[in-house]
Amino acid sequence: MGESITGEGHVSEHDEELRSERAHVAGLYARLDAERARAETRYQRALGDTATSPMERDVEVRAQARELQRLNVADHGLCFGRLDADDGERRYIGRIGLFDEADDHRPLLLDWRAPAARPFYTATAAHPESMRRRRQLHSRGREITGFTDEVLGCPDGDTAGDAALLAAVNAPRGEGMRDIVATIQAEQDRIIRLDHPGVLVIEGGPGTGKTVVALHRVAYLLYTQRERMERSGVLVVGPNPQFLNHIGRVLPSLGESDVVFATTGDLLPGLRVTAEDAPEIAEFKGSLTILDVLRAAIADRQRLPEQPWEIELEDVSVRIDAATAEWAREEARDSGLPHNEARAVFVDVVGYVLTERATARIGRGWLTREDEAWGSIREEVRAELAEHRGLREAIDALWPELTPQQLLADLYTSPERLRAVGAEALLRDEGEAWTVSDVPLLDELVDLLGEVKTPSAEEDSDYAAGVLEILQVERHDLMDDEDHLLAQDLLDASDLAERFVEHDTRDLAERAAADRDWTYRHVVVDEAQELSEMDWRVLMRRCPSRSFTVVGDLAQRRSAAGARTWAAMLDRYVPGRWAYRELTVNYRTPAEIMELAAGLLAEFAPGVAAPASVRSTGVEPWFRQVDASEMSCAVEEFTSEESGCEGTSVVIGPPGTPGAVTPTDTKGLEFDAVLLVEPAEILATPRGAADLYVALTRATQRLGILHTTPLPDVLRPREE
Ligand SMILES: Nc1ncnc2c1ncn2[C@@H]1O[C@H](COP(=O)(O)OP(=O)(O)OP(=O)(O)O)[C@@H](O)[C@H]1O
Repeated sequence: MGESITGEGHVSEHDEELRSERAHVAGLYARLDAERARAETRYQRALGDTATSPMERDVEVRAQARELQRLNVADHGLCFGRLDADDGERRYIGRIGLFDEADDHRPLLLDWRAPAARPFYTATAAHPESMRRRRQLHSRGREITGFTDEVLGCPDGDTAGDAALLAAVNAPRGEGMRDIVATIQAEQDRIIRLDHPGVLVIEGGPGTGKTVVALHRVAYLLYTQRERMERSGVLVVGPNPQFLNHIGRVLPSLGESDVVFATTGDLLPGLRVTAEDAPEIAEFKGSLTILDVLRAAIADRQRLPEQPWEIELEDVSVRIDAATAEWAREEARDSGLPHNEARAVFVDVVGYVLTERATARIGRGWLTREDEAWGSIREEVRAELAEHRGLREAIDALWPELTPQQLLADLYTSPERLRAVGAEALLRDEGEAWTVSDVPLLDELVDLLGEVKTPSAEEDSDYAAGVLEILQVERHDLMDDEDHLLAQDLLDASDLAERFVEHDTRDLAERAAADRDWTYRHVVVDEAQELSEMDWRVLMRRCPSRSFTVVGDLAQRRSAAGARTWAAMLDRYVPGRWAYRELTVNYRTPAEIMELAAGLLAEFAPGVAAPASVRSTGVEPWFRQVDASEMSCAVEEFTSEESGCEGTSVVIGPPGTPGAVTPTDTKGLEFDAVLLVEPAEILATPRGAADLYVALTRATQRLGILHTTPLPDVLRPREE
């Protein structure tokens, strides 16, 4: 780096450069402020505009609000880099793009996502991409405090550029994850900008930046495909609310807000589910075999009467016998309609048979079908049946209207019903909470059951009309299952887009989150190794265009229903068409801690390479064995010591440890200091090795291990 001031009046080249950069960046801020003032004026004008139609006004207000939002995110760290090309051209790189309108829209600052900004992330000493220098600008607020240069184009050039990365990964953690636009690494940039419209799987060990890369990819896609993305938005699915909270600021800090964050337990609007099933139940509910159970459970509610069901009319009485119900049931099932909608067919057939029977009985001996009176008697019977309470009761018993919740609750609490569908293991007590594994089942049932339509009085009175037409005409060809999902959802997508343009003034995220039939333009799935086959079905329904960024690490899988291979989950939907990329450098955990975690990984997942840490801190993990009676004091000691340090800390322990959170609750999170309590106990739980691996890889600086029982072999400090 340059020299300091060496004498009266003599200023070093470095200081001269710094001064010039400060002046340049100050100019950019002035430009930003001017643009912001202009956007604010336009926004206010649009709000008060009475000359245009409300719709036009709404569009303009939204456009200006969006522009203001774009400009507001750049208040700090507006410009963080400079690229000098071989031909002398200088490009400044920043969080947003700024242009000089007076000079033919010459770029003053390049948005980090613009193609011309790319070499800032990818040029290397060996592959300089026609660049000769990369400069990282360091700032505090609006002030440039310094810079580091990296010389490109000569293989043993200066690699001081790493300083910015190391400063970023070493910095104490605060509230939530930060964006990394200033220090995106080349292997990450290649994934962020990957031109693959379908499913992309990003796999890497803990701390390799999978989450942060996926979020920057979303920001990139929103930038390059703004229009398409803005209409339908992006869904980000994460493992728990704490995690969603942790990552929730990254996209807004990049100016993006058309994003819905949800756990798999939130995917059905109206439900917020967090309870979990025992592993074997979760595995059963998560596998596709549960689809047969659901279909059988619905079929089981489509009954035949054990005894003929007597319907007393004014003049005669008629019966719904098993043969009639069976005919009606077959017709209804053959209609291919969802259960609740097929009920109309069932009603029509039963109504038709009863009408014919009653009319024949009334007319027996004095009327034939050819007589005119036959028709009018038939009409009277039909009208009487339409109002008949007893018939309604019979239909409700034989083909009841069902909601997903009702069907599933009735099933889970009835040993007979469960036995009938071969799912005795699912028995539970009445009133028990839904679990996260129930959500995809309930979602599936929304489609299998269809809407419950309370018939209006008018529909009700002529329910028997047109029986023959229905029997003859309404034959729905069943599409195969996947096509069925696709066609239906595409329809919803365009409907919803229309709705968005025309009336709804809620913002996109709000509308999307509240609408079960919303279809997203893109879906990010984090900790994707935990998702079951049934979870994937829900997500595929939410994104019929199959545009996914899937982030995970099979070695961290905890759920028994989760992915053993990516192909097993994805090939069904995008056979052979999903792309796979790996991240290999750990930006979170220092080498000293990672060594411990790598030992465990080698033991439980031989063949999986642990990611290499980007730095070492010289701080080894510490171990302390205490008596059970000393445990809480030792934990308190850690907590109070850490409260005096900058950054964040956490105590992780087996379920039930006072003052500690479980490894699962820390999935995807990170802390400056971690105290791990009773690792042997964690290891002994189901999928304990994966849990322990997660716990060991949460610290960015310090790890302490506190135990009363002997340490598991893999964690024993090696004898020197
Ligand atoms: N290029 C980078 N510059 C600065 N920080 C980075 C960079 N890449 C990753 N990081 C930081 O490394 C940490 C780990 O990233 P992230 O949480 O995305 O990893 P992960 O692979 O999702 O981990 P896990 O599997 O454990 O959840 C974060 O603090 C992130 O900001």
